[in-house]
Amino acid sequence: MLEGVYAALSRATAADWLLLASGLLLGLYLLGTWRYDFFKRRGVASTIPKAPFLGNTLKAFLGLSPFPDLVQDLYRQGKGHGVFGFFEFRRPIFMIRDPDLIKVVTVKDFDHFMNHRSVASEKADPIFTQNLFNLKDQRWKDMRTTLSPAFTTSKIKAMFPLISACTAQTAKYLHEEQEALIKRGKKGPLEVDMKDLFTRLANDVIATVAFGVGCDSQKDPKNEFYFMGKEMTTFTFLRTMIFFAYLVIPKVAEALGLRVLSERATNYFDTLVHSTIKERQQKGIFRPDMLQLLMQAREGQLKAEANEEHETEKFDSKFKLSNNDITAQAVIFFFAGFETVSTALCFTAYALSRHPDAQLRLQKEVDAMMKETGGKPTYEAIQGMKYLDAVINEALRMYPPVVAVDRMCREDFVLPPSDTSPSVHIRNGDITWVPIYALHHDPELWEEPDKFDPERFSDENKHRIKPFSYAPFGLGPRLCIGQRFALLEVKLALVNLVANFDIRPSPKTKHPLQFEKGFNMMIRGGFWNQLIPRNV
Ligand code: HEM
Repeated sequence: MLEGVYAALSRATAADWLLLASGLLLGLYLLGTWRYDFFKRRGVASTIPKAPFLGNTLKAFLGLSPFPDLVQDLYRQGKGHGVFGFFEFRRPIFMIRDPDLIKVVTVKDFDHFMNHRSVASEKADPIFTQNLFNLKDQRWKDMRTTLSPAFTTSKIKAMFPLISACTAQTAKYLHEEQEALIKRGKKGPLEVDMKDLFTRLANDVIATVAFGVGCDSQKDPKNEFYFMGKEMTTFTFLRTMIFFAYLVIPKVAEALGLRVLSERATNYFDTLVHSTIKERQQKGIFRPDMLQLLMQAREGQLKAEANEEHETEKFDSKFKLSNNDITAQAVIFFFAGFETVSTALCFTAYALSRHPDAQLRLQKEVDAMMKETGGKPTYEAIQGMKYLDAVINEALRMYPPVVAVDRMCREDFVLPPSDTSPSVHIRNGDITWVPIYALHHDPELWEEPDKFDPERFSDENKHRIKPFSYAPFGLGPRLCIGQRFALLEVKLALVNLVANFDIRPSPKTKHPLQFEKGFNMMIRGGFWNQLIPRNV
């Protein structure tokens, strides 16, 4: 048979080769475009990618366009449609634009849209796939129910001194840097790379709270924990490509056993958690941190206090954690809470530096609170600061660290008709998106969306915000479990900063800001500010 093929090939003329090549090209073209009529068949408005295979998001993957800009562009193309389709390579994505429909997907019919899609292999990356973010179905429900009591008000309040110690450490470091500058005879304000500063702070907070490890990364930036954390969370080119492979060709990526997490860093955190647990058990050490709460959860002893909110208590869990589960959760707390918190802080500092009126008003509120508490902020005092809350909410609106979240459909579903779209059939395995960044900048939902105006979140105005149009921490039962913890950390860090320094714009940071190309919520030129000590 093969001989026949060889003989035919040897007799082929140039015209035959041309025909074959054209046939192959046509085949490839059809393969790369046949799904592009997907939304037309489902009766959903959509954008059609310009080239086969590549879809609409390639530019962000190749680092040629900032992800928030890309999401906003797709959202704008869908103007007037409650649901709008686009393609991630050949994969169709339903962008849910109408806040009423977002409510259906994330809350009302949550059971149909409970999971995120998979971005790693269970075999190659057990630590990454066994964490709360990546778990699915009943396993996720059990884990969420088990972990929720660790994030109630009373537990977070107990962690307040640990977080507070880290934020005070940062303020002390900045003062020392300022003094060193004066000693060196240098005039002018302290120029600070805020991303670097807040990354170290967020690292130290998670280290102490989730892993029970104390470190001072401001003074000792080469400490092992910081180094390994960076290795774990930095998206190198290779890791982006692996991630990319799981999105585009998940079965192939899984069969190849591609790892998303660095093996060295995973082993480091695994050993750290196991040895800390052993030491605490042997020596009877108790520390008010998440690791301790996870250990309690392992014994089935972690409960919410009476009268405490426990958003997933309707799920019934008889599930106990293993040591490996504990490592997986501690690692996701690091992953989910390290970059997001430092990004939120960078943008808030940037916004305050550009709005001296808002900064002054915040400083007045901070000064009054400091006076009342004798310079030692308490949990209650921080939570009572309304303007601080409004400033952070507004910064999270303008610059949400998470640009979009996905929900995968797990059972065929008909999205009901709304003012902006007919009913839509969504099938098992289809992916929907909530375009957080674009919603936060939609002029039909927010007056002057590009203006920094904390007053939107004041007691008088916040009732005007359309439900499900503001979602920096996601929505529904799957929303960020660390929300309260993150807000407390951001608040404490900001209070320490503006109590001690005036934040001024730096010539190194471009204004108006432009997002960095790619997936990270970064800005071109980096986050630089000048810090000037206050004389209060
Ligand atoms: C400003 C800081 C933060 C922001 C903006 C943020 C945002 C988010 C968002 C948008 C999600 C997805 C929610 C959804 O799908 O609806 C999420 C999930 C999650 N976040 Fe956060 N987060 C922050 C800080 C933290 C911190 C400090 C922790 C841990 C201590 C944390 C732990 C998690 C976990 C474990 C999940 C997965 C929850 C689940 O699937 O059940 N996050 N976060």
